[in-house]
Amino acid sequence: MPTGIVGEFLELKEGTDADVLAMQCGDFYEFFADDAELVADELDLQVSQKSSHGSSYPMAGVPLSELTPYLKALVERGYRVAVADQYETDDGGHAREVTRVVTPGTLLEASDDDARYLATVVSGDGGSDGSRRGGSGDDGPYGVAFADVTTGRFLATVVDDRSDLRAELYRFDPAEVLPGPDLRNDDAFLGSVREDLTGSVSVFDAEAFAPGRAAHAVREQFGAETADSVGLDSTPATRAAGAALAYVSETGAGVLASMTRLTTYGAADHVELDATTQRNLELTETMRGDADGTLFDAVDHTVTAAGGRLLREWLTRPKRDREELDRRLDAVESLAAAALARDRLRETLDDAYDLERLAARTTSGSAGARELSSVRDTLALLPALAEAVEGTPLADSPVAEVIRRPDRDRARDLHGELAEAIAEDPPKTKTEGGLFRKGYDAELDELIERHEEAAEWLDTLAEREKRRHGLTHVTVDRNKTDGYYIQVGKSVADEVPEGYREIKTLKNSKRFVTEELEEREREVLRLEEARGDLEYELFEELRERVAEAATLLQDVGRAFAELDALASLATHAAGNDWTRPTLTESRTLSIEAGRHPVVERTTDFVPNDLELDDERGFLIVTGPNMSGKSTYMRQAALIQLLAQAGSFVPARSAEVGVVDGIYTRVGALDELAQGRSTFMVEMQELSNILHSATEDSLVILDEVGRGTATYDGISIAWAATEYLHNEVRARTLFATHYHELTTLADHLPRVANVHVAVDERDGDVTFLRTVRDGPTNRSYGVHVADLAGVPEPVVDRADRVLDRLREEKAIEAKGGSNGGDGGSATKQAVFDLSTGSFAGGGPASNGADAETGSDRAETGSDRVDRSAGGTAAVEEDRSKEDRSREGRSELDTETRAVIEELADVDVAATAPVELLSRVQEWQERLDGGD
Ligand SMILES: Nc1ncnc2c1ncn2[C@@H]1O[C@H](COP(=O)(O)OP(=O)(O)OP(=O)(O)O)[C@@H](O)[C@H]1O
Repeated sequence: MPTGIVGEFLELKEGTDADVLAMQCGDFYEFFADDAELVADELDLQVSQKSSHGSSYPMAGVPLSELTPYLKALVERGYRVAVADQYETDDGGHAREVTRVVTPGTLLEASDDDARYLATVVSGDGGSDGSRRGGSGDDGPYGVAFADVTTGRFLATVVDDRSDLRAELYRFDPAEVLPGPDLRNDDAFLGSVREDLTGSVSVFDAEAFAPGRAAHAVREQFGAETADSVGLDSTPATRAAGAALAYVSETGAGVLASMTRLTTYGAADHVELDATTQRNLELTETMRGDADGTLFDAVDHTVTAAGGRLLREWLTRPKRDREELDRRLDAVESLAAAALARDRLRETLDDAYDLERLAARTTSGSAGARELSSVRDTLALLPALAEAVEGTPLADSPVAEVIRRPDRDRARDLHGELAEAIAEDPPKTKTEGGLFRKGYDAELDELIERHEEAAEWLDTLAEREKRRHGLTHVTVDRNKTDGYYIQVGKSVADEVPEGYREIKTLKNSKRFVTEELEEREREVLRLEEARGDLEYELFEELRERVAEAATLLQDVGRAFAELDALASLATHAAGNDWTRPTLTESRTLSIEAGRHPVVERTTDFVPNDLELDDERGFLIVTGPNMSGKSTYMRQAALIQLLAQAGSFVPARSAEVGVVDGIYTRVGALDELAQGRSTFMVEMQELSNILHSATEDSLVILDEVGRGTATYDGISIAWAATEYLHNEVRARTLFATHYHELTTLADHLPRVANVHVAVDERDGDVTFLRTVRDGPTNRSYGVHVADLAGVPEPVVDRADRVLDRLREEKAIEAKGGSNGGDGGSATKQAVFDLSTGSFAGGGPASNGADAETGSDRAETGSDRVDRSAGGTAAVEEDRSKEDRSREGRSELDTETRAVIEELADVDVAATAPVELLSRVQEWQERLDGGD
């Protein structure tokens, strides 16, 4: 083990679990050994070598004053960085100790405006048996806490199961996640964190998650009454909250004090939006991971960082509380109608600094005079905002209430105090002097006056000496080694008066001091020090007082953020012809001339109506590829979501019944990389919707079942439709290319068909983008293939195949080996629309075969030709074909048993997931009997 400074470094490093250590050595923070190489790689720092007892170690360093940007860069790259500061020991030597560990979730100096959360997660039942590991992931409950040290936001909740946990984490997108002891070895949990989030995972003392210790931490921080009054009575939420507080405290950045308020919330407060739906609807991130082209990007006109954060929160956490939503809508309506007042309000807000973040900086002690002057200038805007609203139509709107909400008397007092204290444009550092205004503190003023007098005496000394003694070439200056001195040119150095004492001879001059000069120098230094000390002391006192008002700052900051978010929504509504939705408790979503909020910005958009209610709760949306089905359905979901964020919506009019959740399943994302097949993901998402949606939910299904063989796909889509219609009764939009499904409207009372129309003339297809009642029977998939540049022979051939299929109006299974189109081995499997099941047979389908469904048992290896627009040509290989024929004449007992079970299944009454597993079981049994 090396000794000396490197030894000390390595020893300190060993005592911390941080990834990197920065150790103060005089005026530098140094990194040694592996850490030096790491920071050199990451931050482009120069590496030199440090010898220590015969060995040489890499070394890199940054000046003390420049540590912060390097720290930030390291932490934002996911490293946990320990900082060891140097202090003087009693015997005059130096020692060092780790004073803080900066981690992604506790970094105060964030470089962007986004919220930066630390998340803690615990499993509700303690989960100590380990049986859950890698399991299905539907257990629960879970306690979750989110802490943003940069703004002091602190939230805790309990979620029911894995899916809700995932949704919640996705929504907050934490920079750092601390799994409780019961989750840190849970592969499924860690896998989903890696998949969904960019933040890093840290391991923290298991003890901190223990119920007793966590509850104590919560009570210490917020007081026993607060913890009770906000309803933090659940153990998992308390455990998560307590552990978050302990972690923030242990990392030692002094930010714990900014956690002034605890917010708890329950599942009933917000619209359920699972992680998939948040992703599918591209609220804050497109499917490709961009910020451009998202809903937030489209509607964001905020002028402050805090306003942007709040608007993002509103969009990702839509509410169910109609009173709150109507309040927001009232505010947006009045702001949208009062253009002038709105502009004034926004211009005023434009000058606001980020008070929530400033509050955290004051409580952590890192705020300087600049920050306090920002607090002062921002507090001054509160009366300015009140004035901007006075006498305008906004005066009677909720906008005025938002301005009145913070304690304005206290804000005025604090502003007054800061205005009296802090210099108009104070310097950046606390040690430069000039922090305070004249008149703030008599003692300081006197010190400053005396200091300036003494300095003036020194400044004018050279002139006086020249005059008094007739000397030329005289200057007075100071430096570190000589202090103040009188410098006289060599030519006149012999003429200096008595009392000049020579201290140094230079090439062309000599330096002297006098007794008086030394006396004055001592005075100036004494005054300088006294002035610096007093300024620092006064500043700390003032900062403390501002820190005590952190809650007030957060209140004012929150009010400004809300005004900004509301004004942003109003600006967008007014500029884009959006309308106020009427929120109701009914099961209605009625939209007249609705548009897609993002697509309408770049396209000449064709508006469409939508009608969903108690009698017509399930729409099957058909139409050609590319016609606009997805856009139509997403636009419905986004209008619903915008309304429940308190926003106007892109429509001529809209009646929006409040929903408890929005669920979507749209085009499969490629998750093969995560080891799950596309179809498996599709089915998991479907399963989640069928389990979670209620009759108060909105469900959007885009082409469910297309990830598998057509027969399976239609069966699943069919069964899912029935289940959603009969059991769940959610408002549903279901786009499909399986035209067979459109007949469901004849069987199920609340199902209706709509289609996106096209105009077809002389073989040319024009997309009209208009949604009309009734089904369509064509997909124009071949036309789209043509548009996409598929070679002509393929398109022509596809057209001919399609024509033939249309003539036969059937799903056709072709014999494999002869490859012919309609050769002797061709049979047909016909989807029986009245029963929703398949019948198999030859060209002249025979009833007995239809009953047995024996063809079905063979479709495991189907290849599906999707170009045939909704019908499919299925090829099976010859050997299976033969076996099948033999099987039909002579069935073994197992096959017979399977067929009987199959015949007994009530498709309408069986959950699709169960259906799937039963089909699988039958297939296995049939395979076994082969
Ligand atoms: N109402 C509309 N007005 C103008 N353009 C529209 C409208 N609806 C959709 N579009 C445009 O049409 C294109 C295709 O839309 P969309 O993806 O919704 O079609 P689709 O029917 O779901 O296609 P597919 O079945 O192939 O998935 C999009 O680029 C979209 O911008």
